[in-house]
Amino acid sequence: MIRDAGAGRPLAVTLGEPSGIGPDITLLAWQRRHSEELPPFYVVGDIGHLKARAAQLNLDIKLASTTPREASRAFADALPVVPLGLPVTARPGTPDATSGPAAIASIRRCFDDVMRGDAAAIVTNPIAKAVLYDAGFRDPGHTEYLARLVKENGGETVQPVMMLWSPDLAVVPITIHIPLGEVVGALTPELIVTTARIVADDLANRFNIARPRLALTGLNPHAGEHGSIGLEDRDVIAPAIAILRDEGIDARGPLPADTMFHAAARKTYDAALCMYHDQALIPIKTIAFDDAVNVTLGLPFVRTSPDHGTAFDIAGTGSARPNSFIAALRLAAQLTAKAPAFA
Ligand SMILES: NC(=O)C1=CN([C@@H]2O[C@H](COP(=O)(O)OP(=O)(O)OC[C@H]3O[C@@H](n4cnc5c(N)ncnc54)[C@H](O)[C@@H]3O)[C@@H](O)[C@H]2O)C=CC1
Ligand SMILES: NCC(=O)COP(=O)(O)O
Repeated sequence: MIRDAGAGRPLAVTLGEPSGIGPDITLLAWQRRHSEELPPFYVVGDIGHLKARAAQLNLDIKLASTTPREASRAFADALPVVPLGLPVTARPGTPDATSGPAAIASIRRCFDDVMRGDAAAIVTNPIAKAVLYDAGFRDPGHTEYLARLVKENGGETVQPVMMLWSPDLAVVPITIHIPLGEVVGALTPELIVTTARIVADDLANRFNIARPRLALTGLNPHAGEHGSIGLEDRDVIAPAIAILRDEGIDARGPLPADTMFHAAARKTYDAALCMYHDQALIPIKTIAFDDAVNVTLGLPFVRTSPDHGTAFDIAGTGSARPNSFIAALRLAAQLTAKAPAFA
């Protein structure tokens, strides 16, 4: 059975970096659409490039050039491809001059489709940030780029929040793609409070958790050991938690990060809010690399993504596993339909 993503609308899938594994996992997911009961989706890309990748992977897959509105109907028989209007010549593992412009244009087209109501949600394939910067991309990643597009198109100013979600663990890096040396300066009570409010709100309203339990890590070893191993835990994180608790949000911490992720500890909260990228992503990628999903909170639409990157080393070889991408499709459909994802 093919499940609907929301009011008959398909999910819009971005091309991602065309020389990465995005094309591989998109083709493989479509091939498993019936056995995995996937919602209808289309990819915005270059049909010739995708056909070449299918041939390289020995996948006997039909692709159909279509529009977002026709995509759900086409999905059962062919992978719907909405033409990007840009040629893509990048070969597996080797980005070229067509890579960045195509990856950016594909995100932009999916954004327009979801804002127009032609797509139910956006699922992004991995991009290689450095390749995009060479093509003029200005943001640290999809998370911030999509929030900027919302603002530039007349939407409310939003602070996007990155959450990596799996059935066993959800983590939020409060600072995201900044050098470690800048983390202390970037961490403020305001940033922590604003991020936690968005997480609490989206967990309640999109994930249907009545009273989300948030656990906040400390920054320093042992959460600062009462100020003897650094002051940020006491002077920045604890005051932010006090504000959240005064607002009625179930927040606790700062907790020592090294003991927050073992199996028993994970059962005591719905999301772990971490102070920097690797503090959040190392535990979830260790526990759930194959089925974790990156979901952006705080946007006026749903955006999910697999948790992994472009995996240039295996693009076009047939070893890419589509599991995290399939989980991203499923979660996008569930969140769009407001169905409980924490089943
Ligand atoms: N959402 C996004 O757009 C993301 C993009 N990236 C980008 O990806 C690029 C490469 O990053 P890396 O740190 O090398 O991480 P990576 O996730 O691309 O690869 C790490 C290792 O895991 C393997 N791997 C990744 N996904 C796999 C899959 N589906 N099946 C089987 N094996 C898989 C790779 O072959 C590699 O050995 C960077 O340019 C980074 O910016 C990284 C994370 C997320
Ligand atoms: N490490 C996560 C990552 O790079 C994803 O970033 P984004 O493109 O989802 O903002």
